[in-house]
Amino acid sequence: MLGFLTKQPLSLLCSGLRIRGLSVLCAQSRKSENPAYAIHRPRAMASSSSSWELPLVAVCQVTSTPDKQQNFKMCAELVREAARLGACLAFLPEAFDFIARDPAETLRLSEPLGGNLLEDYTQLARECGLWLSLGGFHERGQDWEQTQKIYNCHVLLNSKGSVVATYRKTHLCDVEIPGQGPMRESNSTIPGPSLESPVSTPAGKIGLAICYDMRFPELSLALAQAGAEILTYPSAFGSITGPAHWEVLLRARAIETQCYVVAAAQCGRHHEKRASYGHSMVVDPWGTVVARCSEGPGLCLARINLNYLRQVRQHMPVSQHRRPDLYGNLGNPLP
Ligand SMILES: O=C(O)CNC(=O)[C@H](CS)NC(=O)CCC(=O)C(=O)O
Repeated sequence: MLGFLTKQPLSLLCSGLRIRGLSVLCAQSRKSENPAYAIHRPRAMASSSSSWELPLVAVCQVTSTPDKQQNFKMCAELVREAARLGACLAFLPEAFDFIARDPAETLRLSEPLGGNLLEDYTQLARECGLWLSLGGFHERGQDWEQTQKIYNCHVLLNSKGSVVATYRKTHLCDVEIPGQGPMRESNSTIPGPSLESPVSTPAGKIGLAICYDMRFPELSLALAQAGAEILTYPSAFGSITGPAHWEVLLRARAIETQCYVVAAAQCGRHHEKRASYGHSMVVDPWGTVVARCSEGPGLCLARINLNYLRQVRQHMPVSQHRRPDLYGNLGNPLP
């Protein structure tokens, strides 16, 4: 499962190229040091001597399977590597806990927020001293006894391991794309009741979302209007919609909100019936992809520069040019 990524030519792993000397990022395969996964590191900044002071974030890409223990092991390995490389915050994808073969197995493997899974990640955050965006775990909510259904819950932990925010996926993916196998998320999952206000972290103010949510710009506008500087879309994107829509959607959300967009993705084959597209990425507020993973497990890193974000917003103040008188206030302000 893990070997093939490092066979990619280096050029494929490079995202390179930035303007104003900010956030120059390039992948580097560490074939000899660690054959298990790929690390795409930021290259030394060309013309910004102080860029090392900017917060560094890590985006982890994994292939979850129905084996929860194995999944934790892989995620923990990447998070520890992220900490070693100096990241203050690591992002894990949707379904980092597991990807099951059918709804019955999904429900059986699910846990409450106070369960062992979160306990393990609490310990991990503490041990590594970094924040964790746990992109979406299969959560037995308070209503589990009555509903026997779960939530797709994005949890943000601080470096002490405390839960700082939770967001339950509000747009469920019930789609049938020819060639991809049907997705019927609502078979097992209840849509979340509300959006969450953006949360202050060492990297900036983060607005929480999950995967399919990225197709609804109203949500990203609401989060941006509520002060988000970084939007997160932890994902398990399909192998047909991936090549067609993934990068376009993420860059569009970044450009129209003038936010950083961080999208940790599932990749590879999870079991006989399901595979994901990979290509985790970080997009800056100008729409440039400043870090990306390839097809296989690994991580990529990016620096978040909020001065750059402010510049982009100053030069092109689109948020002040909206015409709610014509089309309503898309993305109502959050409480
Ligand atoms: O199934 C689980 O265990 C966790 N949930 C998911 O993986 C969800 C629902 S199947 N996947 C997506 O939303 C993919 C969206 C997508 O691929 C697109 O928007 O094109």
